[in-house]
Amino acid sequence: MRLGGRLGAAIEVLDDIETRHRPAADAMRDWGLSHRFAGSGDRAAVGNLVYDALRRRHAAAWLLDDDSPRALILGSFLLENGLNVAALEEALAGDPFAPAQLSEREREALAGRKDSPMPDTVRANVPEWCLPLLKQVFGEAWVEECAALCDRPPLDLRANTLKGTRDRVVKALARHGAEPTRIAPQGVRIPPIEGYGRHPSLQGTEAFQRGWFEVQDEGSQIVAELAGAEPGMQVLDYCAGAGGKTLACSARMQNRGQIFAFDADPQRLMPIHERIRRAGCRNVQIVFSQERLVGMEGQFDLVLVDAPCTGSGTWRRRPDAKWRLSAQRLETRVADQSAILDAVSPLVKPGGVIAYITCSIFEEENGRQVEAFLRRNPAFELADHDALWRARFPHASVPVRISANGITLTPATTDTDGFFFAMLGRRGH
Ligand SMILES: C[S@@+](CC[C@H](N)C(=O)[O-])C[C@H]1O[C@@H](n2cnc3c(N)ncnc32)[C@H](O)[C@@H]1O
Repeated sequence: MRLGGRLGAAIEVLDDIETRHRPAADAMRDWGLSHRFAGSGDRAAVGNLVYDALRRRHAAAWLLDDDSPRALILGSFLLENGLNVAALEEALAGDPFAPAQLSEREREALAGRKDSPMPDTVRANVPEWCLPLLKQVFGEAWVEECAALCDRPPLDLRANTLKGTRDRVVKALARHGAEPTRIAPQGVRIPPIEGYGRHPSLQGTEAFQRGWFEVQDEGSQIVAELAGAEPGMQVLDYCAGAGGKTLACSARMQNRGQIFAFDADPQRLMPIHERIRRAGCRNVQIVFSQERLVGMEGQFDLVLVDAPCTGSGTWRRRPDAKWRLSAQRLETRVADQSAILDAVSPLVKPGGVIAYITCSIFEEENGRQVEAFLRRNPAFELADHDALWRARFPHASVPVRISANGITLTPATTDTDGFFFAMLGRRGH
C-alpha cells in the first residue's frame, strides 16, 4: 500500500472506533483480518496513523476545523510531518485508494491556522471534563504535562536479575537501539517509534524465551522498586493481574521469602503461570480465592495494592481510553480503591507497609485517596517519600513530583508512564 491508501485505511479504522465505540486494538485487529493482503508494514503504518490521531485529537481537529475521522487522520499526519501540506497533497494524488484531495474548505481552514498559535486547551488534548482535575494536580505545568501524555511511548523492558544482567539484555538488543533507562536500575529502553514503523516483536527472541527480560514500563518498574520487597519478606500482591509487579518483587527478593499473588478476577491471573516459569521465580504462590487470605491478618511485611484505576497515566499507550473515560467511571474507581485499601489494611503486620500504586495522574485516585484512608485508619502513617526516593534512586537526577502524600511520575518529568506511589506504614512493631 502507498501512503494514500494507508491514510484511507486509517480513516476507515478511526470511523469504526468512533461510530461503534470500539477499543482501538479491536478495530485494528478486525481491519487486519479483513485486509489480509496488507503486509506488516501496512498494519504498522495504519496503526501509527490511528493512534497518533487519537493522541492529538483536539489539535488535529483544530487544524482542519473539523472533527470527522478524515480530519483527525489528515490533521494528525500534518502535525507529525511539520505541517507539510505539499507532502499530504502528494500522498492524496494519484492513488486510487487514497481519500479525496483536500477540499477548498479544508485548504482555507489550514491557511487560517498557519500563523495562529494553538490554544492551550487544544495543545493539551484532553477531554474537557478533565481540565479542572489536571490543572489542580499540575498547576502551571498542566499544558506541558498533558502534551507529553500525547507523545509516542518507548518500549521498556526490565532485565530479570534471576536470569542475568541488564548489560546482557542491552547487548542482546543493541540493534534495536536498546539503552539502559535513567532511573530504574534494571530498565532497558527501546526508543519510541519514528515515522510509520513499529517496535520489534521481542517475544519470539531467544533472550525473551530464556527469561532474560520482561516488557514493563519504566514507571511500573520504579514503583515496584519503591515498594521495596526484600529477601525473606512475606509479601502480598493484592491486585496482581498478569503479574508485572509480582515478577519485579520476586527478582528483588532473589527468590527468598514468599509472595502471594491475588486478584479478584482469576482470569486476569492466567498469564502469570507462564511468566513465573519463564522468569525462574520460585517464591510465588498464586491465590485464586479471597478465602485463602482468611486467617492471614497481621502477617505481611508488604502489601502491594496496584489498584484498579482510570489508567490516565497510560494515555500515551492507550489514547482511545482517554476519550472513553467519564467522571462517573472515575468515581467508581475511587470507590473501588478505597474499598480495597480497607480490605487489605488488617493483613499488614505492625511495622509493615502498604505500597499503594495507581497508573493514574488524578489527585482523587492518588493523594486524596491516601488522605481519606489515613483519616479512616489512624493505625497507619505516611512514609517520608522524599527520603524514600533518595534512598532508592540516589543517582537519579531527574525532576520528580514528590509530596507528603506520595510520588507522582509523568512523561514530562520522569519520562515514564504516569504513576502514583504512596507508602503507608502500620504503626507498632
Ligand atoms: C492495575 S491492574 C494490576 C496490574 C498488575 N499488578 C501488573 O503489574 O501487571 C489492577 C488489577 O486489580 C484487579 N482488581 C480489581 N478489583 C479488585 C479487588 N476488589 N480486589 C482485588 N483485585 C482487584 C483487577 O482485576 C486488575 O487485574
